[in-house]
Amino acid sequence: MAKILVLYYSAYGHIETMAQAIAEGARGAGAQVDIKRVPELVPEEVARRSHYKLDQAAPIAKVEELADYDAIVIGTGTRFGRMSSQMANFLDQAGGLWARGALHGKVGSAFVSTATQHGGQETTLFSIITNLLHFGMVVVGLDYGHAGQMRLDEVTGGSPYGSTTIAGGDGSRQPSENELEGARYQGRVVAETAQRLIR
Ligand SMILES: Cc1cc2nc3c(=O)[nH]c(=O)nc-3n(C[C@H](O)[C@H](O)[C@H](O)COP(=O)(O)O)c2cc1C
Repeated sequence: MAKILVLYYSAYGHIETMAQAIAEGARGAGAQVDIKRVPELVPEEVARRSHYKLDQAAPIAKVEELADYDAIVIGTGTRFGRMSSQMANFLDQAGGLWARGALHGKVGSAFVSTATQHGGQETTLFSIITNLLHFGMVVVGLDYGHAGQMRLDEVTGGSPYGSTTIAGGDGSRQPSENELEGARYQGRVVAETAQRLIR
């Protein structure tokens, strides 16, 4: 059974919801899944003032744990078109794992959220995917088996590079059913791919 980590950073809860959908899809394919988040770096006072969602159930991940998984799916809200500093800070501590090749051949995958439709979904996905490739991971995107990414009848996230959601300028939009379906699909494909690659 493939062991999968869904690792995320979410200030306002959109990526937290997407992480749960990724996990649901992976579990449906028979994988054992942990959902964990990276530490917050913003001072608590600032986070409170900025209305961050502070009641997130997922435990905080430790960098060394990354080596324990067959697949790691990484999600974050965008910051100026690239991954959040919280996620980058966590990954920057994985130099030891990188040096040992501890993540070589494992499956890596990415999902993101932006405020606006064209606010950097693909560039943010690629900022994560770049990192995954440096770790020597095999990248799984969101193939067109999730046909919902081609919909034009409604505003929707989703791209071949990974599942996405659009939070809206004020954060009031929540992940749509189509976006959650994409996340579940991605979780399933990650699990199936990891299962095939287990050595
Ligand atoms: C410092 C900062 C920079 C941001 N930059 C962008 C951006 O470049 N494009 C965009 O669409 N949204 C941007 N956002 C909005 C966030 O991406 C949005 O709040 C996030 O995707 C919501 O996901 P979450 O609820 O999981 O935190 C930015 C937010 C902050 C705080």
